[in-house]
Amino acid sequence: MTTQHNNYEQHIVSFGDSSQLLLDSGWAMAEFDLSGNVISANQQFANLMGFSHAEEMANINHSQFVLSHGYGDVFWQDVLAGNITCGEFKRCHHDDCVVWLHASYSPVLNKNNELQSILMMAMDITQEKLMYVEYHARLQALDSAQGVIEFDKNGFILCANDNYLAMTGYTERELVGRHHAFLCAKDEVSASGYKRFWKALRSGEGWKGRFKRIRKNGQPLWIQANYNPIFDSEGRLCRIVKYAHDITEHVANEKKMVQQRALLDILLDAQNRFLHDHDLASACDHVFTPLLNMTQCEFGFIGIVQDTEGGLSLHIPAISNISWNDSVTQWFDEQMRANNALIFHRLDNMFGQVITHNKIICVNDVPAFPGKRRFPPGHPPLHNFLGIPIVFNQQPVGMIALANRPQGMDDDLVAQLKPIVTTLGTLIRARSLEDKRSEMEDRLRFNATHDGLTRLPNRIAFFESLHALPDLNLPSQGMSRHCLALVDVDFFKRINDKYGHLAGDALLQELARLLETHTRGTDLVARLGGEEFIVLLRDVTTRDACLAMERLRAAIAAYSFDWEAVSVSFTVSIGVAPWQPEFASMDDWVQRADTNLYQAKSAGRNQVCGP
Ligand SMILES: Nc1nc2c(ncn2[C@@H]2O[C@H](COP(=O)(O)OP(=O)(O)OP(=O)(O)O)[C@@H](O)[C@H]2O)c(=O)[nH]1
Repeated sequence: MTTQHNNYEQHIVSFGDSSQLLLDSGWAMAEFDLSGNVISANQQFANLMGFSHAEEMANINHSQFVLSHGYGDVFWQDVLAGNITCGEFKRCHHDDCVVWLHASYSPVLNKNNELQSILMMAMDITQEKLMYVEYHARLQALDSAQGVIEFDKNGFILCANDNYLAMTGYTERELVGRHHAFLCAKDEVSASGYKRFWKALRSGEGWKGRFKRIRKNGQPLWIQANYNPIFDSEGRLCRIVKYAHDITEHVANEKKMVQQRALLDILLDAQNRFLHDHDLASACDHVFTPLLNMTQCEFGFIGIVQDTEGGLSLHIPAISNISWNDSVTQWFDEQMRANNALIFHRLDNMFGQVITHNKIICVNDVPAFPGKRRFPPGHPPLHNFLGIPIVFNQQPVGMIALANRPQGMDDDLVAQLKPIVTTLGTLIRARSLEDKRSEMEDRLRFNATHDGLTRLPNRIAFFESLHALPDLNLPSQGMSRHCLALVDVDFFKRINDKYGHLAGDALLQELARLLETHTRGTDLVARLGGEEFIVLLRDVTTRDACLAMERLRAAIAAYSFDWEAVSVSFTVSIGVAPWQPEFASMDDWVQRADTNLYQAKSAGRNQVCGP
């Protein structure tokens, strides 16, 4: 550093005393003659321009340091005209690279006030300049890729770039002077968060995030934005620059994905429930609440078409809360008690058309819809309605009804609900097939275990029940309280012969009903074959069993039925046998009852014989 000072001191004489002050300033300095040749330079300037020693710079013309010679001439003319020229200059380094100088060129006058030389004082600003250029390039890149809008510190719009205008659909004239709130949804502006947001910005805090704005056409605009406070040279907030990126499509896709995932969960849950308990109503009920939430509808139901003799009706296993007054609540409770569902018998209204016409009904102005019937008193007003038929093999098997969606009903919603409609169609169809299959299975099982004529359990079913008695192998703990009674029609052959086989059949049916009527619900009555019936009397003493059978016998003897205008009466003989621990099998038990029956027959019939 001393060397620099010394070098400079050699030439300072010609600058005059005032130049002395600049010695320690750290500035690069050079003095040029009026032709632009270096008279002298300090070491800082030599370093700056890529020379090892300041002396090497002597007589180098200023134009050598200038990249554009044309510009250099004009510039030098200006300097020679005696003007102090200040500014940022792009200069050429000894190695041909660029050096940026913040410099001033000042005329040095002699004692006669004539221009003697030019003194240049310069500072290296190459780093700052390159950073600025890069920063500027970045800003420009940002500006061309993003929407940029500037606000004053109170939130009033100062300007907006083309991207921002394209995003919002406004012209710059429509925006400038408006407050930021102009671009926001009303509910956001009135929320306390909005005030906090501006308070933070005004206090110089930056703010970034995802924001919902409203386009000129009223459609939502989602932006990812950075609000950057800009300060003046004295550190005061002067404006806020916002960089925004339109992410509306991304948000919509995100929303769709979330909805689809939610929908998938609903469907899987409904399917699982249905597969688990085959309960269609419960599956519909589980679909319904999330469906209502997902669509943001106020009311709705899922209905299943029932084709009965009275015509088509809608069974509603799932419906939104309809307790809008006491009488409706009472009606609803009564319906649920009676049918376990609401049933709409009349399908001549707006809902019904979905089924009767097998078409989607989408109404965004319900009061003006011609097909609507008057709603029951107290029914909340419906603004919009969407009814989608649930179809299987092109036939309506049910419907989804939704009403009062704040944003209205549209095709997008219909498309969104398609998977749910298809799944419910499959479930309803599966339920109906399952109903038919299990009905058939029940019928087959019944036929295999019941007597076709009397519809009483048959021999096989009866013996299965006997073997299933829980305490069979523990006779001392209660089996003695079970009794068997064999009931056989007396002279049945004669009845057949006298009135015909069909009359005999009718008698057997009458007897079956009498046996059921005169035994307890816990007893088991079966037809063993021919005119022979058997009763298992559970938890009864032998005496009580005999008394019960005696009452039965007497009731039968007193009974008659009409067959082709003739009154037919008949009697039975009954053999009663309690369980005995010595019985090796159920057959032994039945055999003992048979023996007692034989005794009743032998003793004259129409009587009960016990042990
Ligand atoms: N109508 C009708 N007759 C049946 C049925 N099964 C068996 N029979 C008849 O029942 C009669 C039984 O006759 P029997 O075994 O001689 O007994 P019964 O005439 O009742 O005489 P007892 O038992 O000794 O009092 C036969 O004529 C069978 O054909 C049936 O399902 N329907």
